[in-house]
Amino acid sequence: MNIATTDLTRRFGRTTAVAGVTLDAGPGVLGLLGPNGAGKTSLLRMLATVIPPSSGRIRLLGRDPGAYRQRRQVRRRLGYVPQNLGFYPGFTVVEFVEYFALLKELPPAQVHRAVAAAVERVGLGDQAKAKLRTLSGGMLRRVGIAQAIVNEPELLLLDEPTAGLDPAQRVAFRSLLRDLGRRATVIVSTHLVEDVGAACARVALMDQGKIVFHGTPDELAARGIGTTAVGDAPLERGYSAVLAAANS
Ligand SMILES: Nc1ncnc2c1ncn2[C@@H]1O[C@H](COP(=O)(O)OP(=O)(O)OP(=O)(O)O)[C@@H](O)[C@H]1O
Repeated sequence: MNIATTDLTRRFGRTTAVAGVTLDAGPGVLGLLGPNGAGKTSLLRMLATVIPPSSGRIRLLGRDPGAYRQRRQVRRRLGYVPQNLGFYPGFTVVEFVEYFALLKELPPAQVHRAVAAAVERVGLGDQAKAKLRTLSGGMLRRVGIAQAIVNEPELLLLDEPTAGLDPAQRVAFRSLLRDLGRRATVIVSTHLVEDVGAACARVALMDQGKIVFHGTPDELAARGIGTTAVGDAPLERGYSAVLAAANS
């Protein structure tokens, strides 16, 4: 398993953001759904080795991210798109992605080609030399995705990557996700249930720090059948039904 957590917990003062998550994930795309404040970002940040857990066990790519050398090995093979990635406005698209390639310790001889491929893959080939300050919000999101995939990560974590993308870009991005999921373990948090239906083989639903559902999109949709759950589509009704049951 590329990700294996046992009873993973993260507290911020008196708030328990993640309350005992046990999750295994191999290659493929896993959609992470849940209402605001459910703990999705906190879980992704722990999996991205950005914050340590308060308690519980976590193994990434067979390694222990709590140990310095192993954490460094994991980071080389990891891609992470945080909710709010800071951009250097004076950098060009290529310079920014290259910066991350170097941070991820890509062999120098591979950097040029890897950066060009990542920029092309997110559809920014024509903007490669544009300064970041001149790009739209949706284009910046795509730059954020390019930096995450520049090292062809085996573990890719994306926090609401489709927010701000126009419909055509969203469709293109879902196809990129499916492609990446063929060899990598991809976890994508989203509020767009359509993302899950279109791109994810599996889905986990978080509520109040816990995973209250883990299965296929069809299984989630089935949870809404025969209930009074609200939603415009089967997946939305399944989502509402699981949340209602978790809170009853
Ligand atoms: N750095 C922090 N300091 C204090 N509290 C935090 C911190 N980060 C998260 N929290 C709290 O932890 C809980 C879970 O937040 P988190 O951002 O993980 O949820 P989320 O599911 O990603 O929400 P959203 O869908 O709104 O992005 C919330 O109650 C939040 O206020």
